[in-house]
Amino acid sequence: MRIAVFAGDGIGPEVTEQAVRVLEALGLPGLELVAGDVGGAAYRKHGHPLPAATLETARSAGAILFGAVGDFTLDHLERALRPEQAILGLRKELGLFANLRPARVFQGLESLTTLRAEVAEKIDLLIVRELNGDVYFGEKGMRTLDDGRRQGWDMMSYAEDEVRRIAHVGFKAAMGRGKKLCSVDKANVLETSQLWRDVMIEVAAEYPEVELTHMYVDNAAMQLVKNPGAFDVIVTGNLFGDILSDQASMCVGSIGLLASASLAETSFGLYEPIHGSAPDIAGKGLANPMATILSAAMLLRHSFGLEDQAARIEAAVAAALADGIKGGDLGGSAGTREIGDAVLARL
Ligand SMILES: NC(=O)c1ccc[n+]([C@@H]2O[C@H](COP(=O)([O-])OP(=O)(O)OC[C@H]3O[C@@H](n4cnc5c(N)ncnc54)[C@H](O)[C@@H]3O)[C@@H](O)[C@H]2O)c1
Ligand SMILES: CC(C)[C@H](C(=O)O)[C@@H](O)C(=O)O
Ligand SMILES: [Mg+2]
Repeated sequence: MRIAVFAGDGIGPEVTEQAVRVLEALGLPGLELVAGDVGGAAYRKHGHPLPAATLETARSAGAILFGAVGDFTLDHLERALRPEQAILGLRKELGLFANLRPARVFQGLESLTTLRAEVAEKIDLLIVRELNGDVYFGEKGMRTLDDGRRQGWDMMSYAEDEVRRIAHVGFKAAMGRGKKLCSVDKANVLETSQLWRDVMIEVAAEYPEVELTHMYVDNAAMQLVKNPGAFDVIVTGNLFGDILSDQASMCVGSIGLLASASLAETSFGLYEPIHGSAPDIAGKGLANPMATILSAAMLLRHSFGLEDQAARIEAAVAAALADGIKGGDLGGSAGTREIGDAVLARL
C-alpha cells in the first residue's frame, strides 16, 4: 500500500509527522510512504504550490495523507500561485468531490467545548461537503467599473449532475447511520441553491428509508449551537460546508480534533485535518495532531478497507483523551509529540 504524504506549511509537517508515526507503528504489510512538496513550501522550492512531480506522486499512490497549506507571507502572489491552490488543485485534478467531516464528542471532553455539556454530549454528526464545485471553482476576477470603482467577482453555480452525485453520497451515508439527512442551502435567495434543493428532493425518491429535511444555512449555523444533537448527516455545498465544519469543530471541543476524507468515485482519497497551517502556533510543537491522526484512520478505512486498523487508531485517540491527554487547544499542556506518544502508547 502506497500512501503519498504531503505535509505542507506551518503546523502541517508537525501534525503529519505524528500521524506517520502511528501508521508506521501498525505494522501494515507493504506500507510505502512517499513524500511530496505542496503549498508555500513547494512554491519556495519549485516556484509552484502544486508541482507536476507532486501530482504524479499523488496519482501513483492509493491515498494521500495531507497536512495543511497556507502562508500569509505569500498572500501577495497571484491567486494561481498561492499555497491554497495546492489543496484546491488536488481536489479538482483528482476528482475528490465528496468531503466527509465527522464530528462527535469524545468521552471526557463534554465540558470542554464552547457549548454546555448537556448540549455538546449529544453531538454525533457527519458533514458531507461537495468539494469540486460551487463558488470555489467558478470564474472569478477583479475589474474596474466604468465609474472607476474596483469590483471583485466570483461566479457561483452547480450543475445538476454535480448535486446528484453528492446527494447520493449523503443519502448512502445516512443509510449507514441514523437515516436522517439534512440538506443545507440558501434556496430563499440563490438559484444555485434552488437547483440544489430540487435535485436533493429528486434523489430522495431512491432512498425512501431516509428522512430528508432542508434547512437554510443561516438557520443551520444557529441550530448547530442550539441543538447539534438533532443532526445526523448534513449534506451541503462547498462554501457552506467549509464554514459549518469549522463551527462544528468548536461544538465538539477543538478544530484540532476534526478529521476529513475527500473521496473520488473510486477508492482513492485525500485525508486531512479540517484545520489550516495555524501560523500563530507553527514551529512551537503546540499543535494538536489528533485531527491528522484521525484522518489517517479514515484513510485506512475508506481507501484500503482496513476497518480494524482504523478503529484501532480511533480507540487509541479516544483513550488518550479519556486519560486527560490534552493540548493547549483543549486547555491542557501536552505538546504535539507528547500527544503522538500518548496515542502510540494506547494503540
Ligand atoms: N486544508 C488546508 O490546508 C487549510 C485549511 C484551512 C486553512 N488553511 C490555510 O491556513 C492558513 C491559516 O488559516 P486560519 O488561521 O484561518 O485557520 P487555521 O485552521 O490554520 O487556524 C485557526 C485557529 O485554530 C488554531 N488551530 C488550528 N489547528 C490547530 C491544531 N491542530 N491544534 C491547535 N490549534 C489549532 C490556530 O492556532 C488558529 O488560532 C491560511 O493560509 C489558510 O488559507 C489551509
Ligand atoms: C484552504 C482552503 C482552500 C480550504 C477550503 O476552503 O476548502 C480549507 O478551509 C478547508 O476547509 O479545507
Ligand atoms: Mg476550511
